[in-house]
Amino acid sequence: MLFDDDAAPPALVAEGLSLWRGNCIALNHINLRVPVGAVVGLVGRNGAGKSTLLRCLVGLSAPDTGHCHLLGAPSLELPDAVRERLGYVAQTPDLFDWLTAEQHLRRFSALYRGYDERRALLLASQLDLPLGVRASRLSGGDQQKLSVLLALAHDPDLLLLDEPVSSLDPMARRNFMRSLFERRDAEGPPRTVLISSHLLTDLERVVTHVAFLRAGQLQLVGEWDALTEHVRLLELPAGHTALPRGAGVLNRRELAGRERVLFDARVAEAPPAAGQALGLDELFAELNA
Ligand SMILES: Nc1ncnc2c1ncn2[C@@H]1O[C@H](COP(=O)(O)OP(=O)(O)OP(=O)(O)O)[C@@H](O)[C@H]1O
Repeated sequence: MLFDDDAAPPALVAEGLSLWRGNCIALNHINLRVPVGAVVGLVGRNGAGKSTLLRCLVGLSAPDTGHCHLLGAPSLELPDAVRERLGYVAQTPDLFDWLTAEQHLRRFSALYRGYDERRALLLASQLDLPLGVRASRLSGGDQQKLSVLLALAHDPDLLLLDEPVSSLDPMARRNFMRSLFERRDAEGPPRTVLISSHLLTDLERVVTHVAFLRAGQLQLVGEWDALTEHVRLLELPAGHTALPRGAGVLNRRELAGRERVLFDARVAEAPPAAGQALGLDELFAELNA
């Protein structure tokens, strides 16, 4: 599934991406194309394949089939010029236990040309990060803040974030979500973000697009505004004949003697204006029921 057919080169492309873990297929023929400036929420149940997909995209895992490109370069051979424009936060913070938060920031400043110390310190203070404490002594949430800060401080064009806010308190989450969009040069190109999270209410506030992953397959992908407008839930009495299984019917299930049909009104043969619109958490629940 592709997000757009714009002529502009996408920030991120995955084509025919599959990856096996033993007998289990972790990614099953993923096709994804993310335009510059999109903020994409990657959602799915535990084990759906979100981390595996992000690891393939940044070149940390090699797929069995298919390929991916970030900012025009193949993920498995990213040149330094592209690496400098990327930020990645792994699900488990990858820090040096013996260095303080401040020492981490200094080390990273030597690695990235676009590193902005003033911005890093400002963000550290917004996130209330204790700079003088060694990584091994930071709380889980503060370790996560430091990882996020290290990914943001060089003002990357493309950010890939694997559950970056799961341990953050609500204040820190709000500040972090805001900082996702702040760029040094307000006139420059917007940042592209792919963010996996189970915190759907936070995600819903910031995303332009959503990609639903289930058992390694992309189930539903699109602009969030269009999905909220067109993907609808219809509750019908059991035994009804409306909306036969077919094009545009995304899921159907029985609950308390009634049938719940999730459908895409752009494709399904549904009565006009039928069904109710869903928020992200409700849509997630229906798709995964
Ligand atoms: N190192 C590994 N060895 C074997 N199987 C693995 C490994 N890592 C992940 N898997 C399997 O690959 C599948 C996808 O896992 P992945 O971690 O990508 O899911 P996820 O969507 O990120 O889950 P979560 O929301 O729990 O973080 C799962 O079935 C998982 O058990």
